Amino acid sequence: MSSLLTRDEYQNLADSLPLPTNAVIDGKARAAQSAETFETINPATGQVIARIASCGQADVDFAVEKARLAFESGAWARAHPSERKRVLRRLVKLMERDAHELAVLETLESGKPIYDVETIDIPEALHCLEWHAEATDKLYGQTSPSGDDVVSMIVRQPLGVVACVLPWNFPILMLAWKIGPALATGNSVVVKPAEQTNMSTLRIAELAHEAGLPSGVLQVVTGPGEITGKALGMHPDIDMVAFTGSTDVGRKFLEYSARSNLKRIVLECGGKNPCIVLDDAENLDVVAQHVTQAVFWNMGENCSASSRLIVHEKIKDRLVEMVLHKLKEWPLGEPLDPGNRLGAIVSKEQFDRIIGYIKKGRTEGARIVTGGNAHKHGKGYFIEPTVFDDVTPEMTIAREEIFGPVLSVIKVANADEAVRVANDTQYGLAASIFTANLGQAHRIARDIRAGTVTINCYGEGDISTPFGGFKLSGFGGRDKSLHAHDQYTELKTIWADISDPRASRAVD
Ligand SMILES: NC(=O)C1=CN([C@@H]2O[C@H](COP(=O)(O)OP(=O)(O)OC[C@H]3O[C@@H](n4cnc5c(N)ncnc54)[C@H](OP(=O)(O)O)[C@@H]3O)[C@@H](O)[C@H]2O)C=CC1
Ligand SMILES: CCCCCC/C=C/C(=O)O
Repeated sequence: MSSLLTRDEYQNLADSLPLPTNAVIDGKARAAQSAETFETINPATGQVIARIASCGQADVDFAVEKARLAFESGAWARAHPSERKRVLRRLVKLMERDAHELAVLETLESGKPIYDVETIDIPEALHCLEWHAEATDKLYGQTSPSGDDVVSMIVRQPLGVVACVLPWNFPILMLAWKIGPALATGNSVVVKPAEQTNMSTLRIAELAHEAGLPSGVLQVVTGPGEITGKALGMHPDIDMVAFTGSTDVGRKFLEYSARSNLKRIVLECGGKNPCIVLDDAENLDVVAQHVTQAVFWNMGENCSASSRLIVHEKIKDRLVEMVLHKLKEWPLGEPLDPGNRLGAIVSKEQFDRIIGYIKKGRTEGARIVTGGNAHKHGKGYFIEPTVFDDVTPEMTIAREEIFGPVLSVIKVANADEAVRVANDTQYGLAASIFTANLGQAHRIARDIRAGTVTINCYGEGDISTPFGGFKLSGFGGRDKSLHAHDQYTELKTIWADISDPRASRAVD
């Protein structure tokens, strides 16, 4: 991690940086063929930052054609794995070199606190790219026990052209989670960032070219989901879409696939994640720290945010008090100020959505113990961290993904009720459990229907662990770990008869 700059130094960078606004296709920055653009807005000020190329069908067709040509040339797909590793590691070095610039681009468009981008998002993204690069030349194939007269090899080959459709909440990190394994395994990739957050992705595509990635292997098409994203989903020459975003849009990609070429679809969607705290949990102060981090980090704009605190009635009031106390350590304000831990909500639309949920919580009878309002900070979109007590499992704020800084506290009488309430959701991405009884913790971990369960801590696990969800939280695969390599490759059996012709003559 590079050391942090001061607020003024970040502002100077923001004022002087060249802003990448064009799509990156075939190794070049390009305007859309239609010359159309759309606005990108700084959510901390409400001001337009720049206009970004709005790619249509013709741009997507061009990018896919170039990606296919690059794939078929073999310059990347058939390069020695150690060569792919070398280039990807060089990309990591260039991203490290330009980390402050990338952090500023990310913060300007997303409203994320620069402190988080510099200390979590970028280091995690670099580690992810490095890890997949390093894995590239260490993976072996398999043979099968098929008998003495045959040689059977089970190999993995790149799929071809992969589209990565990204969300706005962790632009750099989600890019790394997708392109790390996709490129390491030899695919050509076309990325579509979310409309709100394009610039860090565009800059990284330029750096990839500087690192020596052949033209056409990593391209970025910017534009609206219903046009650019749909064109990727429906394209007959794309082999896979890797998507992170809402379940509703995830469903659309399954439809696009069914209506086009049955391309592989991997979805990482939302969550309504439970955090269970039982009455024997040790060190409530540390638990409160985890609970606060788990829901309010990244302003709650996180698919793995623990937005439901399911807590034993005996300790509920004490724990809520402690969470309120911990919140004092989370200053909210100007995202470019590295002293702040909470920044702006990504857009006016998301701001209105969260405020709508807060209103609904009030009208359905939950009790606000802190927050509940927009936070006044210039013309930006800021919301106070909000805690609702007296939430019951059927309330809207306990059921729907809010994707904002809103915690719903639900009290329970015992562990069985906690598990019932935790599983009473259409989602199944993540869960955490706090208890001193490790046997009980493991029984609960087994019974919770979620892709990641953490015991006496909160987190998504490190890069070596898979990440993805059960139920409406995901479909078709996992991000991170070697399981991600599997989803970007096709399994092939090569089978050869090596029986000795002299032996069959002898039988004759
Ligand atoms: N699991 C997660 O990490 C995320 C979950 N969400 C959830 O989704 C809610 C809405 O957020 P939102 O930004 O609208 O997320 P979306 O699911 O709409 O967006 C995710 C990506 O899909 C693209 N997209 C949107 N519509 C289509 C379409 N019809 N065809 C193809 N691609 C499309 C988007 O492009 P474009 O930006 O141009 O619309 C974006 O790149 C959030 O409040 C949250 O609940 C959101 C983001 C991440
Ligand atoms: C440091 C790891 C952060 C992981 C965040 C995972 C979120 C994914 C998402 O919201 O899609």
